Amino acid sequence: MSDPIIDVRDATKTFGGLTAVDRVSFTVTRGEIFGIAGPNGSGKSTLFNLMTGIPYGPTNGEVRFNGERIDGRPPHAIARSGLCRTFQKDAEFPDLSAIETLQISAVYSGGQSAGQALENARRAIDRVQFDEARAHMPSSELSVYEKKQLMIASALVSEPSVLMLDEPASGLTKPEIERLDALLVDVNKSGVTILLIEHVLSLLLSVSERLLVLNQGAILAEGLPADVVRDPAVAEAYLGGRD
Ligand SMILES: Nc1ncnc2c1ncn2[C@@H]1O[C@H](COP(=O)(O)OP(=O)(O)OP(=O)(O)O)[C@@H](O)[C@H]1O
Repeated sequence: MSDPIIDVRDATKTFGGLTAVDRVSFTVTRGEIFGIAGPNGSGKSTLFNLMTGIPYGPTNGEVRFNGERIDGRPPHAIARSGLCRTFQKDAEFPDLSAIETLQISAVYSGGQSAGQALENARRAIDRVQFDEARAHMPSSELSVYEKKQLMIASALVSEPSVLMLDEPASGLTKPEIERLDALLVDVNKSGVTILLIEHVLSLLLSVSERLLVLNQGAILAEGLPADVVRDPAVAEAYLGGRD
């Protein structure tokens, strides 16, 4: 029997009359890369939001992490328990270097002391294979790929057991997406379970062990990526219009 690390049951999020996430249930197994796809506006980011409490929990339903309910807990408590995420838009500090940004993340999100934060910032730089020489220049001077590395490192600096990535490949070139693919596999092999929202299907299909497809807030399909992409309903709702 597999070892569940995340269990979402009937999660629902409404905004006034709009049901952005509609009774979504799924389980993520410890150690896997779990992909989440779906057309624009299908509820993917809202699902991450309600799972992490940033900036809100579910309207209804339950989110369990390591068997314990976390919906209703404050976001910092969820992050410190080991569930960390990135956002589509980086919350970057353009004047600060990567190493300084990571130290701030470690103190703020991870609740670490200054000494521990520096040590973990260096470790996170190393884990995302960031060029050490560029870790001390202002973040505004970093390339698009380096900013992605920094974004992932900012989540890893808290030493999470689950990393939730929201469209990390957006804006990357094909060779950069291949680098990101290798990086995600490497982070996963170090023992981090990954949930990956991604529109770049080549990446999603390459790294995901299982795939969930949302449409209009509800689950359209779930299973092995090869099976999911063959599902005619998925092709019609989503895959047909994309690469
Ligand atoms: N704070 C909010 N208030 C009102 N409606 C919202 C809010 N956040 C999201 N929505 C709506 O909820 C639905 C789901 O949005 P969401 O951003 O989760 O989709 P998504 O699948 O992540 O889309 P994309 O692929 O474009 O990022 C959309 O109709 C969106 O307009």
